[in-house]
Amino acid sequence: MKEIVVPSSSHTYSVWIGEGLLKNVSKYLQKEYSSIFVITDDVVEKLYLQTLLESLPKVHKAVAVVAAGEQSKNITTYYRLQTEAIEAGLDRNSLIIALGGGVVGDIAGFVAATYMRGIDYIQVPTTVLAHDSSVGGKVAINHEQGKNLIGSFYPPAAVLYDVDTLATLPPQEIRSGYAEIVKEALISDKEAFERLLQVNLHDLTKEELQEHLSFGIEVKTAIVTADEKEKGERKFLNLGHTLGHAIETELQYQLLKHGEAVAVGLLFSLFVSEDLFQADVSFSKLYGWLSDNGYPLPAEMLDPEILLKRMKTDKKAQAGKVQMVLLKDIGQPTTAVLDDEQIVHYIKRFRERLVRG
Ligand SMILES: NC(=O)c1ccc[n+]([C@@H]2O[C@H](COP(=O)([O-])OP(=O)(O)OC[C@H]3O[C@@H](n4cnc5c(N)ncnc54)[C@H](O)[C@@H]3O)[C@@H](O)[C@H]2O)c1
Ligand SMILES: O=C(O)C(=O)C[C@@H](O)[C@H](O)[C@H](O)COP(=O)(O)O
Ligand SMILES: [Zn+2]
Repeated sequence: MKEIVVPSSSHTYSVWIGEGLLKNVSKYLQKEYSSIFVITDDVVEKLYLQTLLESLPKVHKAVAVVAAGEQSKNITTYYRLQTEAIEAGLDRNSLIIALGGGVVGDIAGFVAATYMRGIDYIQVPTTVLAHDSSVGGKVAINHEQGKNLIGSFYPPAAVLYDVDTLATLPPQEIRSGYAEIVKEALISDKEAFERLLQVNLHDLTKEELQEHLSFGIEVKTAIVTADEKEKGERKFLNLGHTLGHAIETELQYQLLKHGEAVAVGLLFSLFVSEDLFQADVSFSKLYGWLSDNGYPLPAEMLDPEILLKRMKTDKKAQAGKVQMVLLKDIGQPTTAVLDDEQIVHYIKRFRERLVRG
């Protein structure tokens, strides 16, 4: 079992990563709670809810299940969860457990942040991608106009990451999660990035997976420890997300998973970085790896004007202009505010590049 300690302005919490955690959740609870409210989705419910419930202390428990997928991260589901929490009799000494991927983690975290002005919650991530979403305290729901526009910074009491649960993930979810690990390598460590590009996602060992998850969590921990509320360097964790979120919102969360949209955004960031900084930041290498590993890179959905409008709802936007995270080199992220004309120009050229193959 590995422990990674994450300091935050309100408290310090541990991320535990290893096998068999789900069967032993009680051991990791730091205090006695009056009741426990588990929030999960209808796919994870069938796979892991029973095991989790059996591992919890004998206090009053209630369960709320949301439909699997990004569409659940909305105000209607959020309000329903608050109603169920009230009806279940949760008080200020109750605990919420988020059992699932980033969607469950983000919405359950936001419910916890706002129920009676904030109660404890624990992240029990079950996707590769959730190595990122379960750490750092960003909790949110989407607005029709954009991703995560309603939310807070509200760190969990603990993160219990049972890697056994990842065995049931379909390939698309592995791919989606790895885009965030590639992101973490791109912003921090050239050698780690080069090593990651040697990996074939169809042929991944359990040891490699655990090593990559720990690497990603360590990179994220270092950044959120230095800048919890995204005043500066935490923006670097948004590499690939300015375009990625715009694509997801435009597609109404159909067709591409979060990490798949981020992968297109990462490639775009490298494309822009190579042109703006006249540097080699491995656009071609990443393009090759994404293609080899089955990431969808659909040029036809890249409408420059529509995406520009969406990119302006990004939380990093400044005075109506798009702010992107770019790379001066691998491991050397920076930010840049771009004019509308530049964004349109780069999306057009990027689209042409993808069409050429
Ligand atoms: N808060 C943050 O810092 C942060 C970071 C990254 C991403 N996110 C958010 O995370 C979300 C994406 O998370 P995600 O990719 O985990 O999506 P998700 O929660 O929708 O999970 C993906 C799919 O996998 C299924 N699933 C989950 N665990 C499974 C398992 N063990 N076996 C089989 N199927 C399983 C789910 O039911 C779902 O259908 C997005 O909303 C994104 O904005 C937040
Ligand atoms: O933790 C962060 O900071 C991130 O940016 C991690 C991202 O992978 C994640 O998708 C996050 O939810 C994006 O946040 P947002 O502020 O751009 O909505
Ligand atoms: Zn992300």
